[in-house]
Amino acid sequence: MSIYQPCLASLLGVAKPKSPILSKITSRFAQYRYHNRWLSVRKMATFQRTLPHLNIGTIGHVDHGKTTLTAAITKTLAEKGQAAFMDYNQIDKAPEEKARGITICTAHVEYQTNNRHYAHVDCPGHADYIKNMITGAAQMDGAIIVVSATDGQMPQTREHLLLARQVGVKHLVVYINKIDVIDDPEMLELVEMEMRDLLGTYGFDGEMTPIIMGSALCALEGRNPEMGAESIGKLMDAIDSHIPTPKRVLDKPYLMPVEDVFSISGRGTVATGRVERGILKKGDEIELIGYGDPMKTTVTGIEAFKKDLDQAMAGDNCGLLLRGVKREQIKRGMIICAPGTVKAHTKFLASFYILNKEEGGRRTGFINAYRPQMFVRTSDVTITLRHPDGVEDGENKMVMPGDNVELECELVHNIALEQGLRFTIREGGKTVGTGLITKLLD
Ligand SMILES: Nc1nc2c(ncn2[C@@H]2O[C@H](COP(=O)(O)OP(=O)(O)OP(=O)(O)O)[C@@H](O)[C@H]2O)c(=O)[nH]1
Ligand SMILES: [Mg+2]
Repeated sequence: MSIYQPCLASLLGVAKPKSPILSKITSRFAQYRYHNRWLSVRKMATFQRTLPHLNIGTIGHVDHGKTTLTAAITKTLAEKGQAAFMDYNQIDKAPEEKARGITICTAHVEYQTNNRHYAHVDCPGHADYIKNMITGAAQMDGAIIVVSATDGQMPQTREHLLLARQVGVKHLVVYINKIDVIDDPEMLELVEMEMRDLLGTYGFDGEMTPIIMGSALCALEGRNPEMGAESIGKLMDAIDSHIPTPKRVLDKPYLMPVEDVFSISGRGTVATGRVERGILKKGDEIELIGYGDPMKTTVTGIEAFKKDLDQAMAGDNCGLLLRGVKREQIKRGMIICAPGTVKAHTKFLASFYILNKEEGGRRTGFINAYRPQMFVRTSDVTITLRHPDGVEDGENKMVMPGDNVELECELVHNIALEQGLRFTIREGGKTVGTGLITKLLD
């Protein structure tokens, strides 16, 4: 259960203000709480549809400086009035996160440049939190991969690159961090060369990808501007110019994977997520798909970027207020879509790449009928993997790290799936492999 719920309930439910003004303030505040659950209550750069919107984020190995960089970006842009400064603790150590008992969640931050408006997710680097990294990265149109100049590339640098590619991130910008503690310029050259190589290995453009060197900590602490604030300026310019605004699919029926669910007493249930495709208008009928039979309802309110909106479109991070649906009836991993456009499935064929141990994968192979967890869009479900009929001695054949293999897959719950959809399989804190659905069977 979300910890925001009691807070919102007490604000809206228990108080039930009678004065219309008080009621308006209270409901604004509730929205504020709900949208800014990771943000400070400070002046924000307001979202304007006139600027194109992009979802980006920081990825990379544990402790390489992703959160410091996120804070440094908000600080540098805040000086131009383009963000609200969020210090390190506000991003990483929010009291909500502590109270939830989850040490690290992905954090959402918002800022803008002269060219674009950005929503930024700061992904955790620790191997145990790849699960969060996956759902965070699934929302990214581009990413900043942070590499510490002191360590160079590490296992999660590789794993994050692979996963970013897998979840459809095509464009990256590299930030080589912590150059304040490096005396030897050759060391920096080496890290840069190795990163260009690695980008190529994982299907990114190793030659053209901008690589910015700097120190997020210097920027955050306002010292050594040439490696501090100026490097952030260069980074933002590189992001603006190198990561294209994706063409949003607006002409297909609406689809939004549910990421989180809140219940706002007196108003109803809100499902949040990022709109994958289409346009949804207030009052539209929608269908909830996955984890059982489909369920129909109506959208009575849409909120995005701290505003009430009349419509939500592809690329938006938004909350949908749903009529007559109880909180317990909605789950992360379900899909909200235009009625009749998407079906839930349990059986399909998929092509896999099995990660090797240098990529954070298994050291050993696995046998037929192996049961890891499947992560697709925002859902997480147990899957059984088998060699398809016709594979010689399939019952006894092992699948090894580094293999490319086609397998038949069966899920314990039905979820919304489509041919061409990519997903990840994980077990015991490790990413085992990545897959692509080639044929739906059932
Ligand atoms: N010297 C130096 N230290 C830095 C710099 N950037 C970050 N650090 C330090 O590196 C440590 C890790 O930084 P974080 O920003 O928490 O790293 P992270 O990548 O977010 O780590 P996880 O979220 O745990 O994966 C902290 O102690 C930072 O102060 C830098 O530019 N120079
Ligand atoms: Mg961090």
